[in-house]
Parts: sequence; structure tokens; C-alpha cells
Amino acid sequence: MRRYLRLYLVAGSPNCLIHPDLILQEAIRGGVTLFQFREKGPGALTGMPLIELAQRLQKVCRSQGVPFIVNDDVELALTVDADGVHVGQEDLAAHDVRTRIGSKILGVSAHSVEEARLAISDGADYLGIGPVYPTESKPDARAVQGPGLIRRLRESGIDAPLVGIGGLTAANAGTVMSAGADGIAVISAITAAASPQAASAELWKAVNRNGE
Ligand SMILES: Cc1ncc(COP(=O)(O)OP(=O)(O)O)c(N)n1
Ligand SMILES: Cc1ncsc1CCOP(=O)(O)O
Ligand SMILES: [Mg+2]
Repeated sequence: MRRYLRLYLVAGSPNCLIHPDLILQEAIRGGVTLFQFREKGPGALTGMPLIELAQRLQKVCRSQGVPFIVNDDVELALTVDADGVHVGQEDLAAHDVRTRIGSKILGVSAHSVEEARLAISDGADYLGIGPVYPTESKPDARAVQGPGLIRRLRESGIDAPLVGIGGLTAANAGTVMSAGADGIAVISAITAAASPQAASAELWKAVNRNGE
């Protein structure tokens, strides 16, 4: 699981100025190791268009050996046979999601040591920790944590695979990795880039800078 978390793209059609399929293809070419389909925000698809986009993006992931994770929507994940689901503290309880998805990948957002410990006991395969820095991609984001929470989780003995998220770029990715994360999750650093492939390659270098 850790190796998949190294460079984690999170996106849906509202984040994409061009076809999400093209952005995803370019991002994987640049080094993205995990993808989360997060169809949220103005103009988000529903119904058959949502399922069809999910299946198109899943096909791109499968052709490159990149796991395909669905955000929040367990029914959609089961309908398209996704590789996993990511849920937050305001979504379906992690324990119930684990029951529904069996051995698929389960990611859970955590904002404290207590939330992290509970998520792990509920069966989380990895934790999403953030927002690390200010972000414009999630209007309802919790308070900005800085890399300190990641460091505190590691100092508390939590060894679970974890990824930082929120306002991450090639310039600040190193702060998250040196705090003990296994990788970074990004939306706009890739989706808003003129070249998603070049942006992903820059991020890939940044998360591997210490030769980890
Ligand atoms: C990898 C990763 N980490 C955190 C989140 C945030 O999830 P959540 O708190 O449920 O918020 P929404 O993304 O649903 O708005 C994530 N999606 N991915
Ligand atoms: C989904 C999510 N969860 C915490 S911050 C965030 C948004 C991350 O987007 P960006 O990488 O553009 O800051
Ligand atoms: Mg959620």
C-alpha cells in the first residue's frame, strides 16, 4: 500500500479544464501511482454519466496498473468494481464501509491522533491527513494543520500508511515527506497545470528527493 501512496491524484470532472481522461493519462505518464475519483463541486456528474466517467477513468488506471479509488460513494465503487473507497469523518462510518467492500482498499481521513487510531481499528488501509496547507479545492476543509499532525502521528507510534493532502505542491511536498508521510495527494497541482505530465514529474521528483 505504501508504494501506491507516493503520488496520489484526486480529481473529478469539476476540477478538470480538459477531459479528465486526458489529465489522468498524462498524470500517470508523469508518475502518479494512485488515483481517486472525487466527483464533487459545481457541475458534478450524477446517474449514468457519473458511472460512465468512472468506468472510463478506471479503464485508464487498469491499463497502467494504477489502483482506482472512489471518494465517498460506496455504491458507485461497488457498481464499477473499484479497487477501493476513501471516506472522511462526515461520510459513512469506516467500519460499515469495510463490511460493505470486503478486502478492497479503504482510505480514511483523520484530523487527530484519536481519529487516526479509530480509523485503523475500523480497518483503514491508509490515512489521509490534512489539510496540511490552505486549499481552494475543498471549501469545507477542516483547519489547516501544517505537517505537524503527520509528525505527531508518527511520534505517537502510528505506523499505518499515510498521505498528506491540502495545498501540496512540488515546493512544499518535502515538508510532508520529512514529517513521515508515505506520499502526497493532490488535486490542483496536477489538474490546473498546463502540462499534467510535467507537473506530475515535478511532484514525483519532489517526493523522492531524499532518495527514499
Ligand atoms: C487521500 C484523501 N485524503 C483526504 C480526503 C478528504 O476526504 P473527506 O474528508 O471525506 O472530504 P471529501 O474529499 O469527501 O470532500 C480525500 N478525499 N482523499
Ligand atoms: C480533498 C481534500 N481533503 C483535504 S484538502 C483537499 C483538497 C486538496 O486539493 P488541492 O491539492 O488542490 O489543495
Ligand atoms: Mg468524503
